Amino acid sequence: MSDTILEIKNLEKKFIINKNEIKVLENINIDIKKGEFITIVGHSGCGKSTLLKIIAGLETSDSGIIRLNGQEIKGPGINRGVVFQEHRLLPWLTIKENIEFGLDNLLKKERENISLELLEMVNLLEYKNAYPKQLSGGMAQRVAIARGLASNPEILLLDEPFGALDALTRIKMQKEILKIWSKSNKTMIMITHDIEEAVYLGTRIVILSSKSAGEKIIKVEHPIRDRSSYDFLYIKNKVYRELFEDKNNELEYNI
Ligand SMILES: Nc1ncnc2c1ncn2[C@@H]1O[C@H](COP(=O)(O)OP(=O)(O)OP(=O)(O)O)[C@@H](O)[C@H]1O
Repeated sequence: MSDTILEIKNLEKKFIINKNEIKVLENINIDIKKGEFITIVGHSGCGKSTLLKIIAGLETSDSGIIRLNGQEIKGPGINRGVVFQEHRLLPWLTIKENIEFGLDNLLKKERENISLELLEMVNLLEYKNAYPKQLSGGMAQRVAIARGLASNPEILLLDEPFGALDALTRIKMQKEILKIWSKSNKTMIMITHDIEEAVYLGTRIVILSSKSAGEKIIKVEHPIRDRSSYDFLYIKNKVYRELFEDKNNELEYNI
């Protein structure tokens, strides 16, 4: 389909640990459309980070293919931005310089336009000359997101970006990332261990299985931002059920 930005076809990946072969990803097939917010959940060790690394080009697959805008991904590229759980900002650079780092192919003025626009987007313009150690965890993650967007990538890949934040900051950051998503118009793929976060943010939720059963995808028909609504709890329970394979246990919605 023409609005597909990322195609993942029959992806397989195994690792050898202590001479034992571990199949981490098997039969993974996902088509992602431009502008989607995909959230990925799955049990620890099921291969979420490995999948994200393969999309980023930081890891290779054993078989299968991933195409971005029809072009096979064969390594890292500026058309994909990556944000990790730790902000990974360079401590000796200001936050503005951190965002501009890696844009040295551009003129100084162009770099500056990009960094200032992104700082405004993440609501940190007044901190442009601060150093990473002067920021809170949530602020540093907002800078990391701005840096991930600096090369104007097609897709932003986020590996559990709010995992190290306290619960209240995490809720604020979920609102922030939605604002950034709608302002930047980017396709986002985010790993999370938090099912509620996956439902709150995702336009589709990918559930990776640790039993080599490929993936399951739950579509969130309309964004649901009310965490206590019936629809929200219904989808949350659906994800729980997929994760714990408790298909015979009919859930009740006594809310
Ligand atoms: N470079 C590597 N060499 C060998 N094994 C690896 C490597 N990277 C990952 N693995 C193994 O692949 C499996 C999946 O790891 P991965 O980090 O993708 O899981 P995950 O779903 O992101 O886990 P978590 O939710 O705990 O972060 C694990 O068993 C891990 O030990």
